[in-house]
Amino acid sequence: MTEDAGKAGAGSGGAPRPRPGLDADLRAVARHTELLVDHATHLTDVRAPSLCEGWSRAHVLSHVARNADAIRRLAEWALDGQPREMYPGGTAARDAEIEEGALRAGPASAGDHRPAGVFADDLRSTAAALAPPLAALGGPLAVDEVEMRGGMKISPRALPFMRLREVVYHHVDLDDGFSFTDVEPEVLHRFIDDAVSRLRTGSHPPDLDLRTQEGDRWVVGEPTTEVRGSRAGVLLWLARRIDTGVSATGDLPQLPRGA
Ligand SMILES: O=C(O)/C=C/C(=O)CC(=O)C(=O)O
Repeated sequence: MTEDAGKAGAGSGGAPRPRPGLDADLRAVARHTELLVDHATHLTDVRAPSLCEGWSRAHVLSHVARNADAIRRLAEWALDGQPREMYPGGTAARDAEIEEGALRAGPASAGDHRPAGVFADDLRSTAAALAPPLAALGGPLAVDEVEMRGGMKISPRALPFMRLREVVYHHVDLDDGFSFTDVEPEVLHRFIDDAVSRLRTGSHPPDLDLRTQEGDRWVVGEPTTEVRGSRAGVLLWLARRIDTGVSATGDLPQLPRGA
């Protein structure tokens, strides 16, 4: 995530938007967590591939639950001043935890669908443990910055937005009917802002004039290529490199991996 995730929107067309308050972020996190838990409860095939390369839906659900633990640790650090690793043991330990969690789906030969409930329970309980420290970020903080995996320092008050992004993006990654068209327009705008600022600060920003049917505009580099789509279509392209919802005046610019 970029430092400015959660700050005022910076679309180049029009005045900056006011930053939604922490309460609005918390409500959005709660709402989207509920949608994801409900979806996980009714998933018929947790072993099916997801939109995340190499990951099944079980990996995605396992990751979202572990991410709740990780963000909880950072929120607790912000509140009590005791540094904590986002993922104790680093990225290798994080990846192993996700794999281990995904194994709860069992082998395809098991042939039943009951494991989906295990993932829903995990999501529900980890989200419940995250909610109080996340809500407390509106009060006094012991530190101004916490450190993400990878070393980037962020304001603790950006944590609710980060969590929202994880929950919503990975809900789409289940590839089972939920899409960015199901997300509130204001939230989509903030996600695009966030994705665009990652592009701008990345090592190879493309030249891009991004316009949405809703009337937003963002420019990255030189506005040589116009790319159009709905907010949902544009975000799908920016966040997941799926271009079915956008059209361009020339060749669609190549986006760097992982920006
Ligand atoms: O936005 C970032 O820089 C990092 C985000 C994360 O680390 C989220 C995860 O991928 C995770 O919690 O595992």
